[in-house]
Amino acid sequence: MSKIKTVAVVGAGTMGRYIAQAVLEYFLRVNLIDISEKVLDSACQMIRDGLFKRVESGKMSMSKVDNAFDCLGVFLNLEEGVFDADLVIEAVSENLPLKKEMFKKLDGICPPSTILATNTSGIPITSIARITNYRERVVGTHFYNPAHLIPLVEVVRSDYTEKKVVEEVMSFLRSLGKKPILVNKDIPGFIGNRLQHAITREALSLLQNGVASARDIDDVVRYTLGLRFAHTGPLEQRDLNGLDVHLSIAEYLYPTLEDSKEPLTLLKEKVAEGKLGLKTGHGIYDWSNYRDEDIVSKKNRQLVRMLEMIETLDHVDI
Ligand SMILES: NC(=O)c1ccc[n+]([C@@H]2O[C@H](COP(=O)([O-])OP(=O)(O)OC[C@H]3O[C@@H](n4cnc5c(N)ncnc54)[C@H](O)[C@@H]3O)[C@@H](O)[C@H]2O)c1
Repeated sequence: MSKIKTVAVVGAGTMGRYIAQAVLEYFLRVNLIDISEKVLDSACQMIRDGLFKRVESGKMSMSKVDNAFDCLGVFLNLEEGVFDADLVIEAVSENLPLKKEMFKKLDGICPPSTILATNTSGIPITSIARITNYRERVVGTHFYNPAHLIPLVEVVRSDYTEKKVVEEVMSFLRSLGKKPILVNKDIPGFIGNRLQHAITREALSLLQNGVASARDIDDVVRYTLGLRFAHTGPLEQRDLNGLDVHLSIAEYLYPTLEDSKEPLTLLKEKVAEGKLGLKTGHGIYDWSNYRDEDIVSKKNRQLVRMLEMIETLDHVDI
């Protein structure tokens, strides 16, 4: 059983609020902290709505929603929010100076026994831990969005993280029904974002070079690779196909793959034009006729159904 009973989540934005919900669903105390009262109000509303959605999908009984919600405390003051936490998960914006400042403060406020985790998408944990005095208790916990639904969490060990801290965090995540995996080398982007960016760089390159439409490129992933990867992953899939086949394709294909060392022109242009995707109504696609919350709810409902299906798949135990 995990010794972690109280969790402080710093930053109540997109990630922090759903990390908080994932913990609340197991009736553990969560102190949610943000500098904005407005963000905290909206996070509370979304967490409450999110807990009711878990009832709709049969993951929680109606009578337990209030019990879970009662475990939530919200704080504008960092010190008050973290002082009694066994684990602090930092989920402030992806900005290294801000994260360093936050860890300097946390290191000063929290007793050395408190584990300090960062939800950075890919900043090496060592560069954040270096600012602290008790470096051995700093670890990466990279949740995926939406954090209450996606089971996998990358646990990243810095050059300083103590083994028992890693074990404690892995055991805590398992107790929340998560599937933690250990990233042994503290490299930028860890595993998921390296894979995601490699695929997306190639997809953007195909689009920029007029090879196919955005919808068709996305459909190739949704109806071929996506289906396969959900039940094998790319490495097991290659074993099924035969490594000799993979090698002979890799020999002529690799020299032609996108290998730009900087973000592609198409991406830079979209951002410069303010076309940031769903949140601004335009990105690769035109979202102007849709409301963000409707799209996010729809995608989350689909995700719940897919996860239920994936849980029933019979994996080969190799
Ligand atoms: N959004 C994603 O899909 C995603 C996925 C995985 C990891 N991440 C990572 O999670 C972290 C948070 O990302 P996000 O998308 O939730 O960002 P966000 O901008 O939605 O939320 C960040 C929150 O931090 C708060 N904040 C800023 N400074 C603060 C301070 N000093 N004290 C307390 N709160 C403060 C902001 O008010 C804001 O509410 C980032 O490191 C990001 O890279 C994001």
